[in-house]
Amino acid sequence: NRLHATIADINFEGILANASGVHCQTKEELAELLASPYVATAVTKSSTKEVRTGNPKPSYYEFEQGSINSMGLPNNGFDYYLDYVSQDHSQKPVILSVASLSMTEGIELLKRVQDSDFQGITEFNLSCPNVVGKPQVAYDFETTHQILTEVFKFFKKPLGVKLPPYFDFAHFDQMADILNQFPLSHINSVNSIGNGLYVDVETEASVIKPKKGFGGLGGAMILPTALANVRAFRERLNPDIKIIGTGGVTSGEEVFAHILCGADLVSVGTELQRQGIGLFEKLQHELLMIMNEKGYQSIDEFKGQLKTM
Ligand SMILES: C=Cc1c(C(=O)O)[nH]c(=O)[nH]c1=O
Repeated sequence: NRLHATIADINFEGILANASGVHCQTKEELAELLASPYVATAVTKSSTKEVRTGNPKPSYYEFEQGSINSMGLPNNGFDYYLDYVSQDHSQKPVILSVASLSMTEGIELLKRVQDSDFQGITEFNLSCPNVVGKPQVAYDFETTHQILTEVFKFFKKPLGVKLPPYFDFAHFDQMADILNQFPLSHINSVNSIGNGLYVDVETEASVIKPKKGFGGLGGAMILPTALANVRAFRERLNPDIKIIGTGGVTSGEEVFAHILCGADLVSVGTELQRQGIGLFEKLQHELLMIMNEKGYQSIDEFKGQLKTM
């Protein structure tokens, strides 16, 4: 297969996935993702100990260049997703996303994953920007180091982290130094750009209800930030830590760009929300067309090979 990847000794046929949060809250949505031949894996909505309804609506809004969301971590509860990922899914891997509302809750949930039958990949979301009163863990380097140190005392299964975007070389360096200390399966970079604000000039109002309109930005407009983060971490992380590139993918071009920057898998959020599951066939077709034009037989020939001047 020309499109393949391996994370933590788990083989993926194809390289496309949903971004956690989109089309992944229910077992039906997850099953629909896995049923697509163009989807390599499905990532669950980040799960918390308790079921959460999330923030008041409207909490999601699409505009031409992207989207803004302050969903507030609505999910059907950790048990629901652990149960789902523990079942066999047509031989396709499923990634279990776990949120960290608090250090103790995150640790407790990961302990339950460790003690469960689930043998797949877990992704620890350290970057939810929309839980009122809760900072994004991964912007606090000391706390991040502390949590990962605690986790890896007991967690022996494949574990990755979902990161927020960083915007400063000192932060790329500091975060990579921390991550390289742990046997992580992967990073997923980037989560939405936290706390943007979209204003509707006609109504003179913000467009989502929670947090006075502040929310995480996604879609086309975050592509350069997403590519910068994928590239920066690819250059800094040890090669055993793979990368799921997320952010700004609307066509095969952006999938190609993410891979060129070093992504092993590529996940799609806003555009998937817009276009539905049919998008994956379009993305895979366009990627293969680009590879044919360039004479690439396999992903491995150009992965991480971004040229600079
Ligand atoms: C898990 C919560 C997240 C949410 C949310 O549920 O509000 N939105 C995002 O853009 N990223 C998240 O990580």
